[in-house]
Amino acid sequence: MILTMDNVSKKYRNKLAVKEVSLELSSGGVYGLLGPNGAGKTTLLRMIVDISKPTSGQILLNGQSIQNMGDRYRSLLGYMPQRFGFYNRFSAYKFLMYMCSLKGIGISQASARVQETLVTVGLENQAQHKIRTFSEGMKQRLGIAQALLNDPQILILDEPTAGLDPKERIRFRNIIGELGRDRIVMLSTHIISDLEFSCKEMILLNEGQLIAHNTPEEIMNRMKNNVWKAKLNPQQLADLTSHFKVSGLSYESDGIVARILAKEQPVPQAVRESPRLEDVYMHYFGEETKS
Ligand SMILES: Nc1ncnc2c1ncn2[C@@H]1O[C@H](COP(=O)(O)OP(=O)(O)OP(=O)(O)O)[C@@H](O)[C@H]1O
Repeated sequence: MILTMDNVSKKYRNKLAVKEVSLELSSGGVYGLLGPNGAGKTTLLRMIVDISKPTSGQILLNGQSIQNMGDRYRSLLGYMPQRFGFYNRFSAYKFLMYMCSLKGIGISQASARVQETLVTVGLENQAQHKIRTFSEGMKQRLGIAQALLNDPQILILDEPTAGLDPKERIRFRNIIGELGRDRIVMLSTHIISDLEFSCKEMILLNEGQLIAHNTPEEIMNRMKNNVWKAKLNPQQLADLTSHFKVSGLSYESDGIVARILAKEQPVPQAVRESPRLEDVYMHYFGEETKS
C-alpha cells in the first residue's frame, strides 16, 4: 500500500499552513512527523484522513485520489486526533462499543473487536472501569484502541504522547512500534525522544515546509562532522552561543560541558561527538542566540 502526497498545500485565508509537500509512505513502518508548534503537522494529518481538502495538490492511495475513494478510503483509516473527547462516565468497554456503532461495525463483530483492541493497548483488565478514573496514559491508549477498531491499514496519530509521563511514553512507543509492522503508521510530535524507537522515516516540517525526510540514521549521519563537545567557562559559553547552536549543556564543578553544532571546530578544546536526535532537532528547529 502506497500513500502519496503530491505537491500538497493548504491555505487558511491568508495563512499558508502546508506548502507543496510531496511524500510517499508505504506499509510496514512508523513515520515520525516532527516539527515545532504551528509547523503544520495537524493540518497535514487532517488532509491525510480526508477531514480537510488540500487547497492544491492531491493525495493518492495506490495511485488513486483519496477524494474519489470516499468510504472505501475511510474504511482503511484509523485516526486519533490531537484533542480527543472521551465520555468520562462510560467504561472503556462501553465507549469502544459506542465507537463501533459510529464506525458502522456490526453488533455481531463489535464485542470481539473491542476485546481485541483492549488487549492490543493493554487495557483488558480495565475494560469495565469508568474512563474518568483513567490516567492520561490510559486515556491515550484508549484513543489508539478506538482508532484500531476497524483494523485500519493506515493509522494516523496526532501527538499521541502529549501529557504522558516517561513510563507511559515508553509503553506507548512499544505499542506503536508493534502496530507499524504491517501498516502505515504516521504519528506527529514535537518531542524528539518520541522518535527514539525504530521509526522508519522522520519527516521534518517547519513553517509548513518539508525540510527533511529520511531514516533517523541518515538524518543523523548528515550531521556527523558537525557536533562538538567542549568544556567551557561562562564567558566562552556566552561567546559561543552568539555564533552557534548549542544542543545540550551540563554543569560540572570545573566548567560547563556544551554540545555545539558547528561545521568547523568552534574552540580548540572541542572534540567531535556522534550526533543524537536532540542535535538534529536543534539543527533544524533551534534558534541561534543572537548577540
Ligand atoms: N482553521 C484554521 N484557520 C486558520 N489558521 C489555522 C487553522 N488551523 C491551523 N491554522 C494555522 O496554521 C498553522 C499550522 O497549524 P497546525 O495546527 O497544523 O500546526 P501543528 O504543527 O499541528 O502545531 P501544534 O503542534 O501546535 O498543534 C498555524 O500557524 C495555525 O495557526
